[in-house]
Amino acid sequence: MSDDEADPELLELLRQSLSVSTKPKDEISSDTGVLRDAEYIYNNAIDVHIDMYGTKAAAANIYQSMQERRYSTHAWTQVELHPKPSEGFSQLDIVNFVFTMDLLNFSFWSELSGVERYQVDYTGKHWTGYNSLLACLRRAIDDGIPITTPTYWLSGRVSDEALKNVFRSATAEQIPLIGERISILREAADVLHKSFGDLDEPVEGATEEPTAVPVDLEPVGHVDPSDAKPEVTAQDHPDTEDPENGVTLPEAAPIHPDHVHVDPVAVPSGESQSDAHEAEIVRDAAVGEPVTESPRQGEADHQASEMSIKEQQAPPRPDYSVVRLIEKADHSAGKLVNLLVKHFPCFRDETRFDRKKVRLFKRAQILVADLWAAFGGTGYGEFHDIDNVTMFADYRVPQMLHSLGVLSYSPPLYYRIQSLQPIDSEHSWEVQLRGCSIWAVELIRREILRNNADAQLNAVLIDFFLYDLAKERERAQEGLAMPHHRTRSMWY
Ligand SMILES: Nc1nc2c(c(CN[C@H]3C=C[C@H](O)[C@@H]3O)cn2[C@@H]2O[C@H](COP(=O)(O)O)[C@@H](O)[C@H]2O)c(=O)[nH]1
Repeated sequence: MSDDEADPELLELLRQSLSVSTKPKDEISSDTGVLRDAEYIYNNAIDVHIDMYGTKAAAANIYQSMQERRYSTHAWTQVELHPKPSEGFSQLDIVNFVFTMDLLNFSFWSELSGVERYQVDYTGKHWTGYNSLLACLRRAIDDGIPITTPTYWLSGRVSDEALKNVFRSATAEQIPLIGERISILREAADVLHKSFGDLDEPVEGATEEPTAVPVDLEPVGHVDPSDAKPEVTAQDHPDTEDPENGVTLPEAAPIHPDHVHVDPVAVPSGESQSDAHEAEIVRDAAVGEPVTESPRQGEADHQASEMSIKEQQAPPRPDYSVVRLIEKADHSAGKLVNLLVKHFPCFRDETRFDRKKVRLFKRAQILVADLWAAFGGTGYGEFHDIDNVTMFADYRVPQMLHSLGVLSYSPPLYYRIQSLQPIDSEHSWEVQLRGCSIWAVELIRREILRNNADAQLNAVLIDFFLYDLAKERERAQEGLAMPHHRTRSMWY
């Protein structure tokens, strides 16, 4: 939208105030406005630039690589810790898991080295980044804590200590923004309870039991599982550690002093949590990075876990509120995003740029995309307008777009990022980085479709692909050469 064009949202408000609107008052629009705002940011950005040659080259490379890998929504189920029907997760479980995960899907970066940073001990491996969140949720579910059941987070039902215990770390660093994460869970539970209850009443079609016949997870453009992105295993890279993917290394793996990542060490199965905790301290000492744990902290952890065990004793009944919310969207991705933003302040990822309100909606959009991918575009993942969802403006994909030569930065911004200095939340640089990333992925999408009219892709798949690529490169240690921008934000 150019400066001269009227904002359609303002126009509609004006129409409503003059009682000349043709829309029912409570109708939810399927237009999120994110793409329009991203174009506006791009048009007015002075510190972030989209290089046209870089965009064309990236589009060709991305499309070729996606074709070679037969990249599709199937990639979602290839992520080790994403829940799958084959593991006994019902459709309701998966819906609630995705909702919980995307409430909390923000800010996993650390100022600390790989050894010291926040890590989650689960399945005998140490997990970091986005995977650390998945590991927390899966570990809690394994322990019988209904962490993905919204009624469980209601104030008065579970203590902050018990919730903190779900996110407990294997190192001295805790998960970033733990206070915000707990507040977000509480707020979401209240909204669901008030706006989408009666919570306990089953909804037609939502199965509580594990799906007997797994939902068809084959996506648009079916992919044979054997063709899915190659899994990196310890055997593949015996000399590299991979906390991101929790690859377990042989116990005696040598530690290079320059290594910035921690070596994940296997915890034998059957070992109790406290045994494992002790083993962890011994391990940390063994690699010369002892984790100092004050007795007080240990006591608090112990009390918290006792409390969480007590609080688990009366498991909440199945909770269909998220299913109800999804059903209100009538299989429209745009409507679901707008519903999330309307009802839940924690999804209202909007800010101001050049005195104009701009919407970025990262977590609301990734929630819809995760549902689409988890259910292979069917059932709760069926959205007829999924192609209107934009890239999710986080801190990883912009990093990737820069390294591909799509985004370039003004000297002050480039210096700030390279020198690992944080950027304040809501700073114009942050908004430009996020808005231009959305617009850049849109230009890549258009370029691919211009050259390949029958290409089956959208901004979601391009985003997932770029995110996965960023992780692959990081694993290959190239990540050290391409820092991401650092803003401590609950939005992304
Ligand atoms: N744009 C975009 N951002 C994404 C994801 C995902 C994971 N999505 C899964 C679903 C399908 C894909 O195949 C992925 O497996 C996480 N993030 C964001 O990254 C950051 C964490 O990064 P790190 O610290 O390195 O783990 C944090 O802001 C987090 O919110 C994505 O897909 N797109």
